[in-house]
Amino acid sequence: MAAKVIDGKAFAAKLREQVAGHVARLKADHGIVPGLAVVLVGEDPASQVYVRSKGKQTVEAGMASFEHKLEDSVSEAELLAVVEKLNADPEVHGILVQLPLPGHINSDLVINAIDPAKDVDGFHISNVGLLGTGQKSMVPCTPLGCLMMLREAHGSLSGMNAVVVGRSNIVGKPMAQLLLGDSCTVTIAHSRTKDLAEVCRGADILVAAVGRPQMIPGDWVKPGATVIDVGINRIDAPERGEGKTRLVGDVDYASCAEVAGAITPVPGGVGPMTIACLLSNTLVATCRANGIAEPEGLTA
Ligand SMILES: NC(=O)C1=CN([C@@H]2O[C@H](COP(=O)(O)OP(=O)(O)OC[C@H]3O[C@@H](n4cnc5c(N)ncnc54)[C@H](OP(=O)(O)O)[C@@H]3O)[C@@H](O)[C@H]2O)C=CC1
Ligand SMILES: Nc1nc(=O)c2c([nH]1)NC[C@@H]1CN(c3ccc(C(=O)N[C@@H](CCC(=O)O)C(=O)O)cc3)C=[N+]21
Repeated sequence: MAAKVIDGKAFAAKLREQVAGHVARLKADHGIVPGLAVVLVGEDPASQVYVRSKGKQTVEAGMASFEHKLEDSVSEAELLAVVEKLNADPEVHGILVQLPLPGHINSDLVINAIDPAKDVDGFHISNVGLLGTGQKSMVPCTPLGCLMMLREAHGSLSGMNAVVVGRSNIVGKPMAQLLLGDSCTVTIAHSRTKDLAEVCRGADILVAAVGRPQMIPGDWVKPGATVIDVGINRIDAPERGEGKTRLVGDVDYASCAEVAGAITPVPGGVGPMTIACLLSNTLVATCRANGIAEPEGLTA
């Protein structure tokens, strides 16, 4: 049986449209324009692509987009000064510092310098703590996008066995928190997990956030399970011509799609939802900063 393909691109377009509607109302009723600032350090071409498409979609949603490109050699103090300036800027409601940062910069220090109310990535320790204790917080965009797709596919997730492969602070851990919040029985697997194949086979919901191209084969997937592929890996694609590349996820799509009940593709799955959730978080941050009731259904 072939899996149902979860269309993240279409879901994200719907979510962005919803956000744009709320943004228009904020402008009309309160004269407020949500603003998102993105800080990019260095010249990594893949990162520049994300920053560009984020900027474009921000403007399309009716928000203000601010971009700060800094040299690879920027000092930690200079970067912290940029963050401080954005914290104090009333036109900026959301701040995203693109990760990873160059090795000479302490990422934790920079992330924790962001005003938690403007931390639309949800990476600040106080947002992490709020999420972990089930309190209102800013929720990391990638896991939030995954949760939205899972809820759409299943309605209630209560009692399902969820396996998250990967334990990073930006994807794996917050994903596990959100699934636990929806009453899944959650297992977090990582590079030291024993018999990963068998652990994965127990999953009704399998989330792959590993960073290894096509690592998870179809015979690790329980028949009928829902597979969420967070991985974004660029691999050589000589079949498309010399020097060509293509994007693949952390699961082997062809074999997993034969066994799974539903699966997200790469591209067109989790990635577009991440950006849509970033816009949604910026809207939510703007509402909270101005004491305006936030729209329902946009947070976890
Ligand atoms: N779609 C989107 O919007 C986004 C996509 N991504 C993509 O998601 C993927 C994961 O990103 P991120 O969480 O930042 O990555 P990290 O490199 O920070 O974390 C990877 C995790 O995978 C685990 N891992 C590595 N190798 C294995 C293995 N052989 N078996 C089991 N576990 C393993 C690591 O374990 P250990 O801790 O033991 O080292 C680690 O916990 C990447 O492909 C990234 O590009 C990331 C962010 C957003
Ligand atoms: N502070 C911070 N927050 C992040 O959320 C963050 C980050 N740093 N660093 C990098 C990762 C990666 N990430 C992606 C977002 C969207 C797509 C996306 O939209 N991908 C498209 C394809 C894009 C293409 O074709 O290149 C898709 O999957 O369909 C991918 C990757 C956010 N990240």
